[in-house]
Amino acid sequence: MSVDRGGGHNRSGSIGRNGTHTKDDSSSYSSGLQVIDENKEFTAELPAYLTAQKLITAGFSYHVVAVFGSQSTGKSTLLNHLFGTQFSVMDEQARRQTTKGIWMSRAVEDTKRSDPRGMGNNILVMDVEGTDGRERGEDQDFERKSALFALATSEVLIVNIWEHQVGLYQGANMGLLKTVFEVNLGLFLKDKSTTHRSLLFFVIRDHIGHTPLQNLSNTLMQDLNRIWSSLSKPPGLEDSRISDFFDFEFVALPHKILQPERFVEETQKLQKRFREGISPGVDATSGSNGVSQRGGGGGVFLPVYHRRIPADGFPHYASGVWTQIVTNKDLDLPSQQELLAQYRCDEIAATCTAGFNQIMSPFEEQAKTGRVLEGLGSAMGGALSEAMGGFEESGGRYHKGVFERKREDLRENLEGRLRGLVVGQFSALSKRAVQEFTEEVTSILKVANAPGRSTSSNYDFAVVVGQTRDKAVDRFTTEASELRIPGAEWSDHENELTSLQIALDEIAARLRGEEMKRLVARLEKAIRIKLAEPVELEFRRMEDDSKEKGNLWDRVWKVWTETVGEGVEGFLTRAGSLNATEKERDIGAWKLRRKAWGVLKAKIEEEVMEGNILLKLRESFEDRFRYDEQGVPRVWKPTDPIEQTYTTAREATLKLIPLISRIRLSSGAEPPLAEFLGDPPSDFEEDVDEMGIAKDEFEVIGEAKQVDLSTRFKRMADAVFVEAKRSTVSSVAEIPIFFWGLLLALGWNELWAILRSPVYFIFLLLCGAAAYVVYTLNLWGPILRITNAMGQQAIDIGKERLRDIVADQNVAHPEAVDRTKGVYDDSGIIKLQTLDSEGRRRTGIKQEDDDE
Ligand SMILES: Nc1nc2c(ncn2[C@@H]2O[C@H](COP(=O)(O)OP(=O)(O)OP(=O)(O)O)[C@@H](O)[C@H]2O)c(=O)[nH]1
Repeated sequence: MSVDRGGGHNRSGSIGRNGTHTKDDSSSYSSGLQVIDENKEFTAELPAYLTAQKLITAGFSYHVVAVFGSQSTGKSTLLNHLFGTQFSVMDEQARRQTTKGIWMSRAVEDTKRSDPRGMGNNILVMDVEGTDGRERGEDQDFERKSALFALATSEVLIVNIWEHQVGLYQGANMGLLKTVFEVNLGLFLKDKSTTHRSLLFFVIRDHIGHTPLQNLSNTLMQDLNRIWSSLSKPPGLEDSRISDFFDFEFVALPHKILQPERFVEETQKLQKRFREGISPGVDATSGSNGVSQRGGGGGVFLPVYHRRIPADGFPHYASGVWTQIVTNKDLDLPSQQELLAQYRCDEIAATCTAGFNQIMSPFEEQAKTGRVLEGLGSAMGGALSEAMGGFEESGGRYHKGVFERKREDLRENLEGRLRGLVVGQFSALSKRAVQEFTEEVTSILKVANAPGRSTSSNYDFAVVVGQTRDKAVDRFTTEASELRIPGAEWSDHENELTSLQIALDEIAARLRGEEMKRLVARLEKAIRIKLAEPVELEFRRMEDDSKEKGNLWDRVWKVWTETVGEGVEGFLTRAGSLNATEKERDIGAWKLRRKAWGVLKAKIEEEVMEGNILLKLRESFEDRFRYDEQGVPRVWKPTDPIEQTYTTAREATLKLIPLISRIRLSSGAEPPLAEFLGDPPSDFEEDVDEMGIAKDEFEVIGEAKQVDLSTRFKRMADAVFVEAKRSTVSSVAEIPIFFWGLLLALGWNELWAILRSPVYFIFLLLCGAAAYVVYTLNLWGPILRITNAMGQQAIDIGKERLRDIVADQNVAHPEAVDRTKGVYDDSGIIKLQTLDSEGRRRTGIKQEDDDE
């Protein structure tokens, strides 16, 4: 068993020869990774291997090189020398196949060399199972497939031949190369414009030096050209030359066994060329004979050889290529690259979307509440740029067309989600702006309208609304601008801003309307309060009628118009500060005047309510009847013309009833209400008919009520008259003095008997003392009332008894008297002449008096 370069594994004991590795331990891949085993199975561990080798993130900064040649010709030995790999090398004693399938290993860093590009060891080296081995015998299937695989994935294909094989057909693998050239033509059939090339790097082993390298390379080139011309080329490529697809290089190495030092020396030179990449100034064009013009110097890997597969996509690409090859399908590399791009772009997009989700999902959850999402703008910007940036960085290395398509898909998908959030956020911001605006303006209005603040409170509604509106709009604009995504029209908030401004204006108009209504209501109340006293006063002196001041209604109208005029003036001043339109001001003023008329009507109705007006009429009557012209109360004497005074006073008072029954100025005309109110505004929101002037607008008391009022008043006046008359009668019915003399003369004996009898005298004294006590305690009133009540009770019982007796005897009362007949005289004055002579009349009059 031999170990090449002191560290290589022997064929039986090498780690990984059975294809099993620990994925995350790079040391376990010391012999590399068997990417395709002898059963043509592609490993699933390639991504793990590249990750362990820290190549997965290399992007395009890596190279792939494969070796190709007959079995046991020192391929693995060469690779190990060139790249520091530890591919297994055959035991010299056994001489049998060591490399089965295809192995891959990353070049080991050469610490002795400086590597300006930092990618000297970013080389994936593929050790391919040797061709022409006795183990596979006639079965050339695997060697064809592996050669094709190596060609499709590698930039440089090292063709390893011994010097003595040059000129041979099978020994120099010319048969296999023919197959390779053939399939290579097919690889890019679909994309003939491709500039893709490969380098066939011939390493001639055991070069003794007898035949110069130039001669050997000429021989090989002649053979290659001959093979090329004998190929059956697909349509369109009939005239193509081998140099259209391949570059060639020829290098000779000394005999490893016979000239070990020189062998090492030459391999080190070669190693340098592989490690250093391309030398400056060297272009990718090949010479006319297809041999690279780099000659023996310069780097090996030209950009044109690169398959443009990013390192992270390499495992998938290689696996896809192999699957195509194994299943004998046409291997179409461009479409393979597209497929890879699709696969990888999807994978990258999924990773980027996951990162995006991590940031945005919490916002999407919160958005369901419909509230404003704090920090949404910055989160959105960050999440989108991070996702798109990540995608562009990783996906941008893949097939351009696919990448761009996938990038648009990803952007569309992510922006679609953001769009939902942005629309929701716009709506939430707008809602909040409306709410805050309404609340703020309402609270300012509430403070301004607080009790105790006058209607001319020192605030300007228009200014308040303007400032609050600007504040709401500014906040909306600031926060909505944060949601702007460059290039996304839908994230523009202009439309939402316009809608918000319209909504705020509508709210301002509504609040102003409400404020105007409140103002009208406040002024209406103020007018009601202001009108109350003057109107009451005018009704107290309703009989006053002078030229200067006019009648009751002249004065009431004047008071009303003045008060309303002041109110309307106040309204117009306040409406100006509310920024109300002229129309709104007209409507408000008209409404205020109309409502003030209602206030006056209500006040008048209150004044003419039955009890009130009767009282006022009585007062007016009594003023005339009970007081003389100087205002001194009258004490009636029998000689006084009571009836005449009564008639005059009554008639004068009765005249007031028609006056107060209808609002009419002293001129006889109705007040100019219509002119005062003005024409109702044209498009008034309330029913103008309801608020318009009715036909009977000036009627205060209806006819039926007037009659009723007259009757009631007359009865009341009668009572006053009867009372006045009675006071005269009682003064007439005084006891004459002679009666007292007669009483003393006739009762002298009885008086003397009482004075002389101690019993009577003491009884008299007791009675006197009792009377004195009653007098001092002021108990006469209660005693008299009790006595009266008892007497009345006795009379009622007596009457009841009498009725029962009469009813029992079924006797009709023959002298039923019409209660009213004969009670009033022709002039309507109640008859009192039989008051003290005729018992029946007295009863009748008494009855009337009692009724009153
Ligand atoms: N004469 C000669 N022998 C060599 C040279 N290089 C390697 N060998 C020997 O050739 C034998 C085969 O070497 P490997 O490197 O295993 O050959 P291989 O082509 O990788 O073999 P397989 O992987 O089985 O196809 C070993 O015994 C090496 O020592 C060389 O340049 N000249």
